[in-house]
Amino acid sequence: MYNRHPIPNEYYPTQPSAPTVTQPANQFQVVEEIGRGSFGAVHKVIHIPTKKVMVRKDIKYGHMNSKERQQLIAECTILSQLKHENIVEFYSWDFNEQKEVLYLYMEYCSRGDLSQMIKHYKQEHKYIPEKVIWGILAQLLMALYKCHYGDDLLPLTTMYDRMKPPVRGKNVVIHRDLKPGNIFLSNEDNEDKDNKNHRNMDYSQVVVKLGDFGLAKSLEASIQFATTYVGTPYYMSPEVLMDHPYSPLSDIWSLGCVIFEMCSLHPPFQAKTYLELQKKIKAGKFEKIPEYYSDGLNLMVHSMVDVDLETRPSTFELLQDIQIRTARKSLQLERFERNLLDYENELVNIEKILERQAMEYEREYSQLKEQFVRAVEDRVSEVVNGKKIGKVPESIHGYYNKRLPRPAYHWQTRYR
Ligand SMILES: Nc1ncnc2c1ncn2[C@@H]1O[C@H](COP(=O)(O)OP(=O)(O)OP(=O)(O)O)[C@@H](O)[C@H]1O
Repeated sequence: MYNRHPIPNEYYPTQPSAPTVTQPANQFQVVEEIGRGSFGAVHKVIHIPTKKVMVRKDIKYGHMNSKERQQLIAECTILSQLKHENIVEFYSWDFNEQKEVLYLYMEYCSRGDLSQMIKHYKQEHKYIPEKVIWGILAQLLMALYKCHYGDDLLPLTTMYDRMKPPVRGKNVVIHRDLKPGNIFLSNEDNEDKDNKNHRNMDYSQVVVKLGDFGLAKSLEASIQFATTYVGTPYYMSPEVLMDHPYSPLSDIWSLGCVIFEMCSLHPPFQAKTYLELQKKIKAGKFEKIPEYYSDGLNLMVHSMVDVDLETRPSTFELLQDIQIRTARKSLQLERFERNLLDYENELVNIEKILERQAMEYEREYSQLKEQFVRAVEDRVSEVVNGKKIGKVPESIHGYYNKRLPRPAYHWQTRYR
């Protein structure tokens, strides 16, 4: 058993400084509105100088007091420093003072979010393959490791690597609003291929990105809890429901609920009224995941959705699990295989270029040879016909002197 690390009460910097990265809004071109959240619209935009597709979240700050605004800036600062491949990247920010809107520019995730994926499987009456679920869980744990300990995990050499217990992080970030709608999906290259209407339904190699960090909290105070959770707080831990402070373990509870929902295609706790739901969450009793899945996955979910904070595992403890290690190793190998394939494609391309170069070389060589033969024949006939022998024609000199561009590779072996 690993030691649990004390949870800092506060993760906000005492002296919030403004994020260093700002981009004027006129550098972005709006492509379309892709949705609306509780804090404002979300647009797909293009950053004109780099042509990079991004997302712009508009947050109206007119109703906030100065403390809340400061907190929002502090959170932008945290987000801009949270760089991890499984966390939606925060690029920059800007605001329109006249309209009192803050614009947050973030990584665009071309495959939608986990709630859309779950909906798709529900409509198809199919279960999400277990391997996909382990892969998504492993990626989310890696993202949470970065948040909860402020560190990146080293890649696994073998599945049995000893992992050094993390030191107590200085910048502990607690997500506090982990739910399928805040878990975004993209492809390895994050290209927006045929995905406008989520037609690409192959989720086997999806890259998971945790998004919507902390914004809920800073805005919570101003627009009230009830507005933040317009829906139902299906994923909220019992301690948070009882007004105890959030801790990294609250994220683990929510993550367990999300994984349960991926397996069962509905959240673990459901009720007709808020009070009934609260009661169910506090009791912490919920069904097993469908028989389709392994006991290992069921145990994992039940260990995370545990009312007792003493026995609920931390991110680090979960990452020790052999199935999570297997999933991580498998993700690493898949990436390695993809890199090898890219490399192979590159070699095929180089070969094609070389072949084209060699053909050009051969064509030019035979043209010169033809010119030379013709020139020699002309000269012989001049001599035979007793004509006055003039200067050696240029083409003959050319044949000897001309330096042909030689293909960079192979030419010596092929055209010697
Ligand atoms: N980085 C992103 N890449 C692609 N789509 C995104 C991104 N962020 C948000 N979206 C999409 O924009 C829409 C609104 O998202 P947003 O997170 O603001 O609100 P929400 O999750 O629907 O509600 P809430 O504000 O309560 O979390 C959703 O359809 C979401 O999938």
